[in-house]
Amino acid sequence: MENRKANIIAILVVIFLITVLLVARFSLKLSNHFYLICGADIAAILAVVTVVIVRQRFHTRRKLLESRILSEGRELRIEYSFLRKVAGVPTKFQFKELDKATDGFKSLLGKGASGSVFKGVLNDGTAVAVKRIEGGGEQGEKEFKSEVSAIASIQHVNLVRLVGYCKGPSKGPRYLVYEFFPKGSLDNWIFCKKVGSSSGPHQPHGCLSWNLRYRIALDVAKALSYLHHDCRSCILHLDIKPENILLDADFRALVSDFGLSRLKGKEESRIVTNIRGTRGYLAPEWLLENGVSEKCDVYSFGMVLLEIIGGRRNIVAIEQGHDKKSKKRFSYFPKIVNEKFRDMKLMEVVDQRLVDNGDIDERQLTRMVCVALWCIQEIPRLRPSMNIVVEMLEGRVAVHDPPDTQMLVVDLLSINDDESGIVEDGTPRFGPKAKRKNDVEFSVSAYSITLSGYSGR
Ligand SMILES: Nc1ncnc2c1ncn2[C@@H]1O[C@H](COP(=O)(O)OP(=O)(O)OP(=O)(O)O)[C@@H](O)[C@H]1O
Repeated sequence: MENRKANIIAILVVIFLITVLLVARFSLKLSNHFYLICGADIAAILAVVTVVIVRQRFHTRRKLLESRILSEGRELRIEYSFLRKVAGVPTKFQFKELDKATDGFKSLLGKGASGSVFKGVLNDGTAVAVKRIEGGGEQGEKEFKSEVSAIASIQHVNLVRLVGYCKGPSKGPRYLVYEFFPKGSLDNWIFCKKVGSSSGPHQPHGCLSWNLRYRIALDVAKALSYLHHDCRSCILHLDIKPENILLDADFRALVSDFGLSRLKGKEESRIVTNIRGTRGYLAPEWLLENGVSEKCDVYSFGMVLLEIIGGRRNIVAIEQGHDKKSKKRFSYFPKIVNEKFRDMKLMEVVDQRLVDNGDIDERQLTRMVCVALWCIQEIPRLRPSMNIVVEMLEGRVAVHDPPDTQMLVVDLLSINDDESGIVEDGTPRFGPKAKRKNDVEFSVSAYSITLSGYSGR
């Protein structure tokens, strides 16, 4: 545009100079004055033409250079985004991209303490799960940063990959984009689905076979072993529970949700943290605020193993009829399993649905129970490390009988009254003779922890 304007001015100047020349020719005839004006005029015309030609050439070269830089930039951008993909680096999304992918956040997959998860499809057809972290405050920001920094740079077949993230407007919700897993989370496949649970309306569910349960346990153990032992720093997940174990189309397990994760230097024995994981899976030393270490993940893993075996939550309230005044009773599954293990009646703690199908490998069952009881030892140093747990589950090392733990520290606050262990027909969901004989009774006023005799080391 600017160039065109300059050309028009140059043409007007040349026309003006030619007009001056003609006027001089007629008014001054062929006098000396005319030749003087003629010389100056022709020189001016030549100067204008030269300037125009030089400008034109300069302009053409600049355009050429610009287009070359532009195409090189585009190539670089393509190469950069390819490298990001290859390296598994998460993409930064615009809010409008996620809004479009989730069709305005319509299809709810599930809800957690920190936000909701929605199903979506990206422009390139990739199915994703978009987690909207509601808390715009410090906690939300912390969770967002933990998650992005913990899993952005690590890759393992049993860890969920973070596809991308979006910060949205300041103080508003933040978004994390994961691969979508069609089978949802493990809780839907081991516990009977409750009406009004936090799972989304379209969550698939069912009852997993023994073989799949065992393989899932091993997958999770491998993921934790990788986090604890094979990364540059030890990564503590700190929120291992069935809701954070996702299942792919072939029922391979992937550990997700790194919102509470922390890094621990290899030389540190434990770290102090003010965050809290999910009740029911917290190691005693964490409940007693003695700091956290990888042994907290080992404990939570042990609790999950027991839930996988029993197909029930570890702590459930037992229905007491209609008498509101009567003392509440609770069934503490780890204690039941411990007793049944000593009495060699392990089949009685297995999910009744599996017993009915009769597809349980009893050697695997004994091994899994032993591993679980080792993992939930109250003294952290007695718990095995996750790489040993993998070897135990794979049957590569012998599993000795676990010590008889007293289970002094019990987090009764984890009980959700809606989740009684009793299903529609009134029978508990675990083995036939377990029933109430083994239920542990706690006074609710002393609700949470029996401390005497626990040193926490
Ligand atoms: N990538 C995914 N693919 C399929 N379903 C998912 C995916 N991520 C989460 N979900 C579903 O959404 C539910 C809620 O996930 P979220 O991580 O928010 O919950 P949570 O782990 O129960 O809560 P919290 O954040 O309190 O630990 C999960 O239990 C799971 O059923």
